Amino acid sequence: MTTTTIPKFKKAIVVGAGPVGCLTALALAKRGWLVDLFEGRPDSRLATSKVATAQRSINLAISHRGIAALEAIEPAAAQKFLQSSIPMHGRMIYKLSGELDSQLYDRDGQCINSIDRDLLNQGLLEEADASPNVRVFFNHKVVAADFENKSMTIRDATSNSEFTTDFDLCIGADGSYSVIRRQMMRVVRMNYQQEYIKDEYLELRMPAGRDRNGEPTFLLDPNHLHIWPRHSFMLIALPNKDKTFTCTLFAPTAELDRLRSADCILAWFKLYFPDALRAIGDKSLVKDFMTNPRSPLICTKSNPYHYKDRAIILGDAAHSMVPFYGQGLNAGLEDVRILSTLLDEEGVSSISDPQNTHDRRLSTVLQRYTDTRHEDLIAISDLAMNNYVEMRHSVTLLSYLFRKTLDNLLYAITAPEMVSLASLIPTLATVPYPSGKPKGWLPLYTMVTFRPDINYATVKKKAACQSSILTGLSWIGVSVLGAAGTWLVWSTRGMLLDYLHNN
Ligand SMILES: Cc1cc2nc3c(=O)[nH]c(=O)nc-3n(C[C@H](O)[C@H](O)[C@H](O)COP(=O)(O)OP(=O)(O)OC[C@H]3O[C@@H](n4cnc5c(N)ncnc54)[C@H](O)[C@@H]3O)c2cc1C
Ligand SMILES: NC(=O)C1=CN([C@@H]2O[C@H](COP(=O)(O)OP(=O)(O)OC[C@H]3O[C@@H](n4cnc5c(N)ncnc54)[C@H](OP(=O)(O)O)[C@@H]3O)[C@@H](O)[C@H]2O)C=CC1
Ligand SMILES: Nc1ccccc1C(=O)C[C@H](N)C(=O)O
Repeated sequence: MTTTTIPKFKKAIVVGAGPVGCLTALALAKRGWLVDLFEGRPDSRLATSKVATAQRSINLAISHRGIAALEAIEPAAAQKFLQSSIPMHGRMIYKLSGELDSQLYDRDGQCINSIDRDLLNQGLLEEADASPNVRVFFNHKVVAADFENKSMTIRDATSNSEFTTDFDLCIGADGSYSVIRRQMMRVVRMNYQQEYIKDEYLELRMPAGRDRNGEPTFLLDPNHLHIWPRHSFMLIALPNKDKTFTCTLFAPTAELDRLRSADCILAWFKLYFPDALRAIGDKSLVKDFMTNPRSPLICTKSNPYHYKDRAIILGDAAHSMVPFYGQGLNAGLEDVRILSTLLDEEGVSSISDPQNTHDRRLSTVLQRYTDTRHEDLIAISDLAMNNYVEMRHSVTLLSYLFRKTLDNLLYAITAPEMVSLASLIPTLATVPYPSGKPKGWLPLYTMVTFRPDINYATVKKKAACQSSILTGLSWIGVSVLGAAGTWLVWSTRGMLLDYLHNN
């Protein structure tokens, strides 16, 4: 008599149905895992739960790293999201004088894309929900995890009860205040660092205007990310598909604390953002300012990200960064792409095997992930912090514009050919870290935003080296200009003296 053994599929629990959790659930389900996805909040697709999420961080800039990750895991979804996004080709800078300055992101016209956060999250949720291997549970908050026994305690808010469930692999994608990270810290010697910056953010809605036919129209150019840099604070605006803009004010708590009354708020906006105020409207501004939440900005760093062969944190749970590079989610989605390709490289199976090779391989994958990903995540976190200074202050300086011109000139002279996202996608779907050193001169923004084949750590190192060269060249430029000026004055001094003498 022959006995057939029914294969036992491995079970993963993904905590948090944000974009990173949903993409992780999809990636594992495609590899044959049985996935339970637990989300503490209600289903955001239901009209009744809209109110809770509608006020914060309404849209996001998604760029090549995020798109490459979506393409690697769910290509159809990536295309769908891109069609629902608005391309932003550059920054539009609003000077206090009222002058506008358009600064393109890329010489080859590559752009970042403004996308509705809900649309992205719900689209990914939809895909995960449709997979026969994924079960999604809303109103289910994970409260504790026992990693030694591979079990988890969950509170079901609907029935107001708690239960315990087992897992083979736990993925914490539960955002900045991750419970899974906190639970892991009890068993892992995790180095953890958390910093609140002194600035907060507040969102304001800029309505659509009306064209001659009474149809809704954008009040600002829809294909720019708009910035009102005011040195110690700034206002930005990203376009939405309904022709409105979501404006975000980033400012130190002390500055915002002073703005208590409607008159104060209006006077402050008239002083610093008169053109934005005209577009938002006095009434709407005061209402949003007084009722929308003011939220803190947090930066967290963790190391390692995993525990043995059974737990890992991804996305904001592992690395919350300030939003100033528009890379937080891009990096989170990239985490999923890298983990998925490592699973494939090590040949991790979703079926239990008696020799336990699965556990050993999974443990290798998680260790490789921590070892290779940490330096990258620290690099982008630091770059994000620096980009705040660039956005709120440097973009208005002549020295910045001079360096930027030089940067672009060197890029044009060394002329590395544009590497398109389409050409990278097949490699990025299978290789965690495409090898090879980036050739030629590449501006920092191009590398961070448009080159997912260059890891963030390499980007940071190459940019630091290029920055020193730019500083050197700038000094040479200033010295040459100074010398030329002196020579000119010296050689024309006779004429000058005659002129002064006769007039
Ligand atoms: C103002 C602002 C602007 C930003 N703009 C950009 C941008 O332009 N581009 C970009 O790339 N990034 C941007 N980011 C960053 C981006 O929002 C985050 O990086 C991204 O949302 C992280 O996704 P996530 O899935 O890891 O976490 P989250 O989106 O936080 O999802 C975590 C989920 O886990 C759930 N959860 C939490 N705890 C539990 C629990 N115990 N049990 C069950 N469920 C739980 C939460 O309810 C939530 O749904 C911005 C951030 C801010 C604040
Ligand atoms: N890097 C940064 O500076 C910031 C990043 N973000 C990220 O943006 C994304 C979406 O933003 P949004 O939906 O507004 O996120 P929220 O901050 O509103 O909530 C995300 C999750 O964190 C929990 N949470 C929020 N504040 C705390 C706290 N003080 N202590 C414990 N748990 C808390 C929430 O729990 P509950 O549902 O019970 O309220 C929820 O589960 C998230 O990834 C967040 O991580 C958000 C703000 C700043
Ligand atoms: N999405 C954001 C949210 C908040 C602050 C900045 C962004 C950006 O995307 C900035 C853009 N990368 C820039 O450098 O101009």
